[in-house]
Amino acid sequence: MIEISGLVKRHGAKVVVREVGFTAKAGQVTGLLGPNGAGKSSTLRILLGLDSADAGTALIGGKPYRSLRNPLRTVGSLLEGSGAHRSRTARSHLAWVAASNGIPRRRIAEVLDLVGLGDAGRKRAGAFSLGMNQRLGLAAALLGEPDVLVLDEPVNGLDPHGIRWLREFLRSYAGEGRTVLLSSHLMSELANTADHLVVINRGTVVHSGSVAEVSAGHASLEDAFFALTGEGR
Ligand SMILES: Nc1ncnc2c1ncn2[C@@H]1O[C@H](COP(=O)(O)OP(=O)(O)OP(=O)(O)O)[C@@H](O)[C@H]1O
Repeated sequence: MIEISGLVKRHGAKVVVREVGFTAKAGQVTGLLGPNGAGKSSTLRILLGLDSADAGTALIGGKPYRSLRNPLRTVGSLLEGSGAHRSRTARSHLAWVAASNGIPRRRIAEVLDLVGLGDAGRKRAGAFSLGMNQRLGLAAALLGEPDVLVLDEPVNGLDPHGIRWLREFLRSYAGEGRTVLLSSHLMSELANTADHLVVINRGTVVHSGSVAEVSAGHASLEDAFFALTGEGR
């Protein structure tokens, strides 16, 4: 479970995350939905210990990321691509991540198969398409068999087949009782994937609930999104 409460982040005089609070429950896919610049990445970066909050807490299984003893075994994350060096093969990238986290080498082939890169393990990351790179990032996130997955805009770069595959993958991951939190600016994507939506705009949570609850009173989730965020005017 992920619990975020009263989170505040400032850059200079600008408040980019303003009292953000929500819970992502085990067994559910939670979608953080908002337009560009809404504060999604800033929130996820604090959650993953990559940035500090000015106020509030962001807990994974009751603990801040930085106090987790084996972070990769607790939470897998994907932010901005795989991070693999162009000259490394997919296998050697994963071997490096596994070794630095005490994860057995056998997981490398398992996660490559899981993300559909079973035949591409010896290819260099520099030769990967955007979608393959996303899959490689997801493979690294899955190495430690974490109970929590946090993904920032994971569908970016995926083709329709990849998007469908990811949706089914995340739904089944959550179906095993794990916690999945993903951000997106694509309401259609989250409408099909998330059990619970947290709509964020200008650093503030403007609505949260099931897709039906967020859409209530509007013709579609898209209309609700525009009404809640003031986008598209
Ligand atoms: N290091 C920084 N210094 C100054 N401003 C920043 C910094 N990082 C983020 N911001 C600002 O904070 C706001 C929120 O950005 P953030 O990346 O969290 O949004 P987002 O919802 O993830 O959007 P996107 O999908 O465009 O990444 C934006 O206005 C951005 O310009």
